Amino acid sequence: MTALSITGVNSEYQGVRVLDGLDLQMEQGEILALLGPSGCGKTTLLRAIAGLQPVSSGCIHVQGQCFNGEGNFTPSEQRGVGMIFQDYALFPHLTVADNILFGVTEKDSFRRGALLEEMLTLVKLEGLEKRYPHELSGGQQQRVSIARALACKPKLLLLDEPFSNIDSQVRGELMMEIRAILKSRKVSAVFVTHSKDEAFVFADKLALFKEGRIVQHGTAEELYYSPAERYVADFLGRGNYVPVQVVDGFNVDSPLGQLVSTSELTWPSQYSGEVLLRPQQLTLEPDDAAAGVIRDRRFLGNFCHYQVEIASQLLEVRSQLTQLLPGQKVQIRAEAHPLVIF
Ligand SMILES: Nc1ncnc2c1ncn2[C@@H]1O[C@H](COP(=O)(O)OP(=O)(O)OP(=O)(O)O)[C@@H](O)[C@H]1O
Repeated sequence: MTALSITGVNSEYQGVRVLDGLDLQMEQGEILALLGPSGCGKTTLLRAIAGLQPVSSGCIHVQGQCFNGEGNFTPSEQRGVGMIFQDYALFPHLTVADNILFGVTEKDSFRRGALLEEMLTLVKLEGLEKRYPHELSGGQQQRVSIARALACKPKLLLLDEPFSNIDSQVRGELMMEIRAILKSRKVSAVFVTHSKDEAFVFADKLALFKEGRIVQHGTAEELYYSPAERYVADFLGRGNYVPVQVVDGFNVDSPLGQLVSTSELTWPSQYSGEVLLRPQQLTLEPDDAAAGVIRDRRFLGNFCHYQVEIASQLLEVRSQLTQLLPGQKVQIRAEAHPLVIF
């Protein structure tokens, strides 16, 4: 089932368009990251899905129900959508138990108690139900807000930078844990972040934004290895751009020698462009007769990050050969893979 469908959504602030013709589909149980730099419209889309931001045209459907568009507008409180914010937004004067049960409509006290127990166990806060928010760590407060949202059995969970106030030491672990909770309950979630590392860890799919538009939508691997444009390639990680000329459907000439693509190139023969080579897609081999020279070396545990000069260009290379030293000559090779050429 489609959990969320967005078609042709536009939105403006004081006449300035901040969401520009967005199209996006998300399957039930999926976790989708809205990723992009500050000010590109991620939070505005999240707010539009929640019914907190007007949409000037286009449609938003959640589980097949039209919330916005086609003459419909469902008020925020009737959407059955849960929201989690970076500042947790807990009620300071309510205990953990009262915060968790805040939006629960069930009146039967036995069932309310059972639900509270279930939620406390789920987010590992057993025994803390009588505490107030100020008596909890940031991570514990975020667990309460997750429990509060899930207690209402939302059709869709919206999370706005939920981990940005969490200590970096526990952030990774909390992300994995909350992801496991959402997966175990098959909760569909849309998650806003400007961090590709958070998107990689937490989400199944990524929608990368640029100035109010979605530039590419897909799995982390798709965006990382088959970026639609340089903006996507650069946002998702470090890369080298090496000049190439296309020889035929699978081969290009470059300063590193001939490179082989394992998928057919879309560019015609003689096309001159630049191939994207991630630091870990390059390998080094010591060779006194080679044209590459190590210029810098950073030891990072079980691998080294080198800067290697070749044909007046500095390339970043991540290698498990950790004993190479600045000044040493090396062969640089790229294994055959689906080449990305811009
Ligand atoms: N209340 C507002 N009034 C006017 N313009 C606004 C308002 N809120 C946001 N904007 C503008 O809309 C654009 C999109 O903002 P939005 O908050 O959606 O971006 P974002 O990608 O979530 O950024 P961040 O990661 O910094 O939160 C920005 O140019 C922003 O300045």
